[in-house]
Amino acid sequence: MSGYITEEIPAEELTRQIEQARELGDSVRRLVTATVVTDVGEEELAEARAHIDAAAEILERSRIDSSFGLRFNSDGRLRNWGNAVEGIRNPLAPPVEFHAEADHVWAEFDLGPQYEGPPGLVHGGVIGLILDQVLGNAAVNAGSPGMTGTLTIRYRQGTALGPIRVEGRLDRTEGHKSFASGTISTADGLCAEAEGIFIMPRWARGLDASRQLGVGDA
Ligand SMILES: CCCCCCCCCCCCCC(=O)SCCNC(=O)CCNC(=O)[C@H](O)C(C)(C)COP(=O)(O)OP(=O)(O)OC[C@H]1O[C@@H](n2cnc3c(N)ncnc32)[C@H](O)[C@@H]1OP(=O)(O)O
Repeated sequence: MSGYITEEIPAEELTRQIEQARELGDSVRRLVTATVVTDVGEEELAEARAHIDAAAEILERSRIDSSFGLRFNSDGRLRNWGNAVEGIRNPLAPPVEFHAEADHVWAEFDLGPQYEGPPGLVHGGVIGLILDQVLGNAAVNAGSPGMTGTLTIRYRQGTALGPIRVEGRLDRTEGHKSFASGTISTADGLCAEAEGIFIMPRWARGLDASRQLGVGDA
């Protein structure tokens, strides 16, 4: 399966690259937020656009031919910088860092105005996006990774833009299927809950999840 890439980068160099990737992602995230809420006049809009286009041209001077994929290094560090939820260089991804505990994973982060659906509330699709990842990460954390087969979400109340907490856990496994569940909550309480079935596809069975798929304990 393409997109799973082994790259040997010396540890110190990789640390530096991770820092730079995070900084670039953070700068563009700031730009995305500013683009949604800016109230400047026509002249400043034109000035900002010129700078943005100039920055894009610099970045496009050298680029990879595909999406980023999942890259892993011999020191065990994985890079999924293009991931739509936790890719540090993907400005569409909220600034999220997942924490893995023995029996669950969690994260706390802010959802800005670019994630709006109903006024002042997080878009339902964004909630699905985040829950998919947190449940999938819970399955990975428990050593049973898989692709999302089914995801069921119950939206309990609107999720206000701003700080949220997400949690996910693996409930059980059955053969190639991992059953996970999780929640999104805010200061207002539980906002959405989900159950998901994550399945190890046929093509991946028999591969070492950490070495060949780049997930798990690597
Ligand atoms: C590569 C793995 C890990 C990589 C990801 C880690 C990233 C970390 C987190 C990422 C988070 C984000 C993650 C993403 O965004 S993943 C991206 C979104 N998901 C997809 O694109 C998945 C597309 N579908 C597929 O690839 C395959 O159809 C899957 C993988 C689902 C099945 O595969 P395959 O067709 O080869 O398997 P099988 O036919 O041998 O069936 C096996 C068993 O599963 C049962 N079944 C089948 N389909 C479904 C279904 N839809 N619901 C419930 N059950 C289903 C089936 O009855 C059988 O049961 P049983 O008869 O054994 O009882």
